Formats: sequence, structure tokens, C-alpha cells
Amino acid sequence: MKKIEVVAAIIKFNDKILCVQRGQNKLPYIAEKFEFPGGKIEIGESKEEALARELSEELNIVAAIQSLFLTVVHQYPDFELTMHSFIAEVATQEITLNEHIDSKWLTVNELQQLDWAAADIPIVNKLIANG
Ligand SMILES: Nc1nc2c([nH]c(=O)n2[C@H]2C[C@H](O)[C@@H](COP(=O)(O)OP(=O)(O)OP(=O)(O)O)O2)c(=O)[nH]1
Repeated sequence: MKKIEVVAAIIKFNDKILCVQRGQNKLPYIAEKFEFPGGKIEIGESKEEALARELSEELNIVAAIQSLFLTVVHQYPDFELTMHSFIAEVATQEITLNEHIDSKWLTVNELQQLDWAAADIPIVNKLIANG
């Protein structure tokens, strides 16, 4: 089974968290799901370097990446995903959606309103549990 390793950012601004929506995808269980921005680690990159690059490419933002929050291993029908999520902070809510179709800044208690990618559910649940 194919394995994919990605990094993702839980981006905070005051009490809000940035949630971004993927576009169409050949994999129906990924298409139009909400996720935390990020992507695959390239050869030679640290996790933090990969995340900084992805946030710049996807959203034109510079975020202060803080600490590892949770690593999730999730079995999708076509691949096994290992996702390292990091807490990050931004100084402004201004973003540009270069790859995503929608975005929302939500409080922790609002996160469950969204249709998340399955691998993100443990992250959302831990954020809620932590308050
Ligand atoms: N960045 C990110 N990816 C996630 C999350 N949840 C989740 O299941 N994924 C999955 C979707 C993708 O299969 C993979 C991320 O890869 P990617 O962002 O490079 O996206 P992709 O497969 O569409 O891109 P690509 O092969 O065309 O480069 O991880 C999440 O919260 N953030």
C-alpha cells in the first residue's frame, strides 16, 4: 500500500483557527473536504521547512511555526497517510487562496460544523478536548 507523509498547520489568530477547503479530486473521500493547510515533505526538507514552504505557496502567508501538536496515521482506501500537525501563529488574517476553494476562521467549538477529511478528525477532537 502506498504511503504518504505530510505536514499540516493549525494556524491560530487570536481565538480563531484557519480551516481550508480542498477542491475537486479524483479521490471522492478527499474532494471538497476541509483540512489544515500543508502538504508533502520534499527531499532534503525538515518538517518545519516543508510547512513554511507549503503555507507560502498555498496561502501567501508567513506563519510562526511553534510545536508539534499531533501525528495522525490514517488508512485511506488508496494510501496510508502520516500527517504531522503543528501549531502556528500569524500576525494577520489576510490570506490568498492559491489552491483551496474556500476558507473559514473558526473557534475551536465551531470546528465540528465542517466536513473534515477523515484523517483530520483526531486533530479536531484533540483541539476540542484541549479547549
Ligand atoms: N495538507 C493536508 N493534507 C491532508 C489533510 N488531511 C488529509 O487527509 N490530507 C491528505 C490529502 C492529500 O492526499 C495529502 C496531502 O497532499 P497534498 O496537499 O500535497 O495534496 P495532493 O495529493 O492533492 O497534491 P499533489 O499530489 O498534486 O501534490 O494528505 C490536511 O489536513 N492537510
